Amino acid sequence: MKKFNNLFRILSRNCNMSSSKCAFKVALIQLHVTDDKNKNIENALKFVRTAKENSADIAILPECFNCPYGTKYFLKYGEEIPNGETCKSLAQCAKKNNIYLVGGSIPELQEKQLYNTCTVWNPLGQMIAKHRKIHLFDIDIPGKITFKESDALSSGNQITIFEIEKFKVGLGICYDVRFPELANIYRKEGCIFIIYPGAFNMTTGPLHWKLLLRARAVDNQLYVAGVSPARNENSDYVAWGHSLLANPLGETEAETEHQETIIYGTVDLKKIEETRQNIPILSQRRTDLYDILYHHL
Ligand SMILES: NC(=O)CC(=O)C(=O)O
Repeated sequence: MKKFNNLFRILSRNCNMSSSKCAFKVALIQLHVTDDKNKNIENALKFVRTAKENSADIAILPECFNCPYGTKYFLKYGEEIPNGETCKSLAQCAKKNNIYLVGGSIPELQEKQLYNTCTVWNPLGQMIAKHRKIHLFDIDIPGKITFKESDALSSGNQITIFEIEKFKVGLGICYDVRFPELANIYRKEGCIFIIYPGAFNMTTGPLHWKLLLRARAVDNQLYVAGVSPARNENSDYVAWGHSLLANPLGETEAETEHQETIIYGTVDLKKIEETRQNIPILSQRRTDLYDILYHHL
């Protein structure tokens, strides 16, 4: 309840002042990813420039935007954060375009360990967040898809929140969206927006991608973005695409098909306030019951 009231305090303080924003334009950049790392980076930078030309405040890239998605690629494409070539390009790009840039994810190499990592850059070109995928994508649906990220990657062990003009934004990567507890923590910490760069596939994409993003939004009464690579039928792992922005009512604000493109949406803080006032589930939760039962299961 405290964090909930804090949001209202920040909203009424900031949104009533003409110099402060209470809505952010978000660009979801669905990129075609190839096996040419430099081309992937150049392509991403080009799309961020377009996002800025269209007045976006925040640009979001997909999971694994500089590297094909697959365990056999991660070591070859891995680089140190923030000293690797991809991060240097992202930093310059954020600064040059004066934009917040959520750098999708890249394979991060640190002391012989690999991680699937998202970096976030402010308009000064400074890295303000780094999220390592917490829940690794290990699944086996016989005859459809088997994937074991843990063959190559280590998992992150921290939640990640950054701020845009005093408003908190939480980060997850792809499979992280399947775990509602993480999103609940972000809401409890006062986030107004959760961003998931993600690459669902042709089996789980049509089943769960949209459902999960909208569910995280409606459960927590905040905005949720999922940003995917474009579908590339020539790659080993074919991404579903369908990047989308869900609003606090769980409606789809913006959604694309599977091709390379940018879509835009608005994170409107007043809509969060209105939703939370009209349907006050956040203050009606019976944590006294859930906490006891949960620990007995
Ligand atoms: N690729 C992922 O991390 C997750 C995914 O495709 C799924 O959960 O399905």
